[in-house]
Amino acid sequence: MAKLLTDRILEHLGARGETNLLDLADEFQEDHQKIVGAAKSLETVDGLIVVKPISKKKWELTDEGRHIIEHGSHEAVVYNAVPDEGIPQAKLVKSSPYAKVGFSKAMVTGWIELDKSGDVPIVRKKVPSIVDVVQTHLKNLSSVPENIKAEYKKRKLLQEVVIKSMRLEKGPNFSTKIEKLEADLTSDLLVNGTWKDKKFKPYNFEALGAPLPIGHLHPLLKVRHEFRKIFLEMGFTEMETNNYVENSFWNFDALFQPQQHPARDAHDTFFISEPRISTKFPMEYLERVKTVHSKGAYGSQGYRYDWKLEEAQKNLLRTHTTSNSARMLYKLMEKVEGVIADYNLTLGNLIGTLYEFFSKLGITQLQFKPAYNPYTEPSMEIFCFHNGLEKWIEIGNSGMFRPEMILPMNLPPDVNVIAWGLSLERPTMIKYGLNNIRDLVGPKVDMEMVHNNPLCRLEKTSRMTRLQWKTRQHEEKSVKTQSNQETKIKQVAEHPSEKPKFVRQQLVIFCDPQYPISFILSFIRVVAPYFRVSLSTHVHSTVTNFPKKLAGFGSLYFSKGANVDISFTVIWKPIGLDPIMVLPGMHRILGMVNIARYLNRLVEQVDTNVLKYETNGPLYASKIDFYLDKIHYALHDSDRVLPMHMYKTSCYIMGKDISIIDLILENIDKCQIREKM
Ligand SMILES: N[C@@H](Cc1ccccc1)C(=O)O
Repeated sequence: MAKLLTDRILEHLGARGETNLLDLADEFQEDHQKIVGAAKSLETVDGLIVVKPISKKKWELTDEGRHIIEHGSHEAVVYNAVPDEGIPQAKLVKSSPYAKVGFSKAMVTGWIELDKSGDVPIVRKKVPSIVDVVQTHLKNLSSVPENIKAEYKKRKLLQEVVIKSMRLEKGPNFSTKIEKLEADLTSDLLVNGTWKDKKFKPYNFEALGAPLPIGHLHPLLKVRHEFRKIFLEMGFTEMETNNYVENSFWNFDALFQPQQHPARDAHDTFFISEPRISTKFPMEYLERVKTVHSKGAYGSQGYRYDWKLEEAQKNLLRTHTTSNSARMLYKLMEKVEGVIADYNLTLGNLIGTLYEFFSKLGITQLQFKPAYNPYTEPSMEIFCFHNGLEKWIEIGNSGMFRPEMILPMNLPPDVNVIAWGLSLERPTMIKYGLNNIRDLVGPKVDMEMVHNNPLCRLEKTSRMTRLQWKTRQHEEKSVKTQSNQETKIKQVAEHPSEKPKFVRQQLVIFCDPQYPISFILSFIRVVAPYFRVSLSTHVHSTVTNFPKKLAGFGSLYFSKGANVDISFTVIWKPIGLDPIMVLPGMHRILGMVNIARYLNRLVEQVDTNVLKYETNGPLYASKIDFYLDKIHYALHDSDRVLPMHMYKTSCYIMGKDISIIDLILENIDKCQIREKM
């Protein structure tokens, strides 16, 4: 059947020169979708036809419109229901489904009149006969002028739908007969010599490989990986959060959450029966926590209740990871996930950090709403605009830890702590264009979606504007295409990002002269044709033995001109293996690998020809990430070495293009870190 259809289309095209599939569907009396399928299969034959997408508006009857075609317009039905002697109004309006509308229309048109002289209002015919124009119009839409159709649209008798279709033209190799191309050079073709006359199908190098029958990562895992990378890139280090059982002291008391707080009731928290209690606490700190709760301290009047150790001892299933933040803070780590402790931090630092994090995810529409947590003041819920749902949704909670919480830990009084907790599911929904969380977690998750969804590279720059999104959703609805998750996911993933404007970068790198960050020089060498880069170096006063060989480090790129795109200032300072890159503002990036990742993303935002990373597609980027992680671990863990093929390769590690990995490996050789491994 399909073959026959393709032949018919070709014949038609041969005779007419061009055609559109909507007309063709009418002419052939075939389903439009079938014709589209046949045209698509013809499109695959090289140069046979040219296909152009078109969209056409079409008027369609609504259910009410169809009712009129069958029974007559509402006003005509009402008119016909009025007997010559008249009928009580109350009875008339019950006589048919649309009688109320019909009654007022018939009154306005002057077909009927209302006689109120008697006890009950009586409806009588005002004209001897009528012509039901509305019904005639709806029966033959093509002859109805547009302004009247618009009128019927207002009356909800007609609706306008957009139909997407295609226009066909002859291609350069047009013919009404399709010669079947050979897909394979078989031994038969060779033996009988017919290969000489056959035409062969060209190789399709764009074809996607068959999906492997292997496990696939769920979108949440991919987004979690992305979150982790961004925080690492921003200079954070990870804390362990694998203690799912916690005691009430760290989960609540340390966070200045009073013992009567409703969240501590048995119906809000799962308490553990075995072992029921914890016994080891840092006692001095515990005493200070007790004091601030029961009597007040550090300028706070506290809650003034009888604080009980037994309540703090109760074990529970951890209700949030903020308990881990409290434990880490107590150990006075400088930076931990979700928490930054530093001198004189402000709410501005918190907002700035969150903006930076989310903008790296491609989420730039954020709002903050005042909230309440027992352990933070001020507190802010974080909202983000969901294009699909067309509303702001909460994606996290944050705040500045209260002095009553941090001062008992003996942190200096001018140290402030900003902290946040983020949802993973909601940003994932935004990224994947999902409107229902049940599509992502729970029993209704479609395994096909997990299988088919793109590797998650959250868009770094612009996202679809609200208007673009709306137009797309609208088109989707009117075209009535099936809207399963897969198409939605593809649409979001395929949406091209716009290039951002490059903002001049002033980057300061603190680096130990023992472990010189030589890869920066290779990086500059490679990007120099595309960006204006300068470098200057300084030796910090704490360096006692400055190696002579570093004296001329980067001298090739010393420049006095201020007009550069990227300026590096390297400060030699004994800080150990991991260099620290400081960005304008408070952000720091720790470690050579993370610095390299940042720089690669930076240049790629502007010029995608140099040092390909994410532009070459998700698989390529993941492979680079894989090598970056390997290098990071090899640098930090004396037991691990780089796999041999990573530095024994004769060409570039990623194949035909030079990548950031090559630049790093070149320099790992130079500074001989590898020998230390
Ligand atoms: N504990 C909060 C998150 C949070 C962390 C730190 C500060 C403020 C809020 C929650 O689970 O929602």
